[in-house]
Formats: sequence, structure tokens, C-alpha cells
Amino acid sequence: MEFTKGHGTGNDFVILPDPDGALDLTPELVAAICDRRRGLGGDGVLRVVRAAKHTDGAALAGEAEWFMDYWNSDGSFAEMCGNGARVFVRYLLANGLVVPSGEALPVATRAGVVRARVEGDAIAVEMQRPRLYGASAAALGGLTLPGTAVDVGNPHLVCSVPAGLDLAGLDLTRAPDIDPAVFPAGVNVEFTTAGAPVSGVDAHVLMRVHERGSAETLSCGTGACAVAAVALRDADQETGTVAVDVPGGRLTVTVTPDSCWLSGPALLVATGELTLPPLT
Ligand SMILES: N[C@@H](CCC[C@H](N)C(=O)O)C(=O)O
Repeated sequence: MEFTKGHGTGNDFVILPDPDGALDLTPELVAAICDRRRGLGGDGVLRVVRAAKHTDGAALAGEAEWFMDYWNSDGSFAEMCGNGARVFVRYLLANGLVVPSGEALPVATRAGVVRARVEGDAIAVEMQRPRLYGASAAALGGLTLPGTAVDVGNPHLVCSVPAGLDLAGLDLTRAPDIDPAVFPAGVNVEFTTAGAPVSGVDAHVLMRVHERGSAETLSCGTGACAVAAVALRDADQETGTVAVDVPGGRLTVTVTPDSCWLSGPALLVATGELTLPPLT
């Protein structure tokens, strides 16, 4: 079957066109495709399916033609993927599946319909406004770091790394320990520290992430939104623009009274033919 590979700030996805929902995608198949040695490799899979043809998208078919069926690299589902949505829109545009009209382009997801617009080389997606809902902590390598639980359609825990501790030195080769009572469905854990001032933004933070279902990735769009919301709260601001530097590049997050725009590069890098099932 045909595939396209794409990424947004190094968060990479295998894109599978399946307009009529005919593909029997299973957790095992997704994990095999995302395997970086035996498969194509990716942080996740984006299946491009008509909303009307997918059980999780059918109720949204009146608002958006296309449903982003997002899967993590371990074969689990997630409600939302910010970088995935941006790459998904790049794919729709590149393949003539949506017509740019000057209006924001709707995409159905498990977290509802998001809207996207092209901003020069970047794709911006209007996400739900991050909701900060409590305190928790993550433990790794003998450290316990306090953090804030944030809902961006999917769950996040944003932990500030204290001055004197090297963000780049954190060992994210294994998942941080989290409180399953707070996060019964697991959580994406972001580690942040302040960056040097950048003109034109209200705050600048550096971020690394250990994603639920995908391990450490070079970037996480929903994570950047969560981190931006926490940075603004810490600056006593309800709204504002935050530059979030991730290992794969820079994302810009603008929080308004009722929404959150995530912007950054979204690129398609390859197309080809995938032999299914690559399960051995
Ligand atoms: N990388 C994504 C988030 C993908 C989903 C996440 N791993 C989860 O399970 O919630 C992004 O860019 O937002």
C-alpha cells in the first residue's frame, strides 16, 4: 500500500491514505510499521480516512471531511496529536484533498474538530485551550520533579527542571514514574526550563518530552501547548505567545481567551509502497 512519511519539528509519522476506511489497521501492524529497524520507522501513524467512514469520526462528518486516525508507535490510540494534525493538513493540501480557500481547514480528530491554516512555510492548528487541573509529580533517575497536570485533549504533566539541573542530561530512555491515580490512562511528560529572551514573544522555554505510547520524541505539539499554558500561568498571564524550543526545532504557541494556536514547520519527506504486513 501507498505511504507518505512526514514530520513536524522531528516528530515523525507514517501517513496511510485510506479514504474509505478499508484498511484493517491493528496495534501490531502499527507497531511493526513504526519499528525503526524492521519497519519504516515513526513516532506514530496517521491514517487519512473520510470522517463518514470511521466510527470515531462519523459524528463529525458534517463539520470535517477528513478524520485523522492517529496511533502511537506502540499501537495505542491517542485522542489528539498537535504535530500530527499539522502534518496531516500538509498531506491533505499536497494531495489536493482539500482546497485552500482562505478559510481555516477543519480536521476531525478523536478530541473533536480542529482548524488549520497555512502561515507561509508553517502550518498552524487551533487546538483546544489547555486546561490546568492540578499538581502531580514525575520521578526519574532518583529525582522527583513536581509538575502540573494539563488537558489538551490528551493528558500531560509539565515538570519544571530546577536551575542547576541540565535538561539535556535527563535520562528519558525509560518512562518517568507517574501517579496512576492522577493519570489512569497514562500521560505525556514534559520537562522544561526557561530559555534566553526571544523578541516578539511573552516567554521562551526549552522542552523535552517522554510521550505516552511513543517514548522520547524530538517534539510534541500538544506538549508544547501544555508547556506554554504553564509558562503563561507562571508569568501571571492568561494569554500570550510562547516560543517552545524542542530538540527538533521551534514551535510557537499563542494562547487566547478561548483557544490555543500551535504553529511550526510541517514537511513531507518521502512517498512509497509499503509491503503489508511487515510483521516478521
Ligand atoms: N506527538 C503528539 C502527541 C501524540 C499523542 C501522545 N503520545 C498521547 O498518547 O497522548 C503531538 O504532537 O501532540
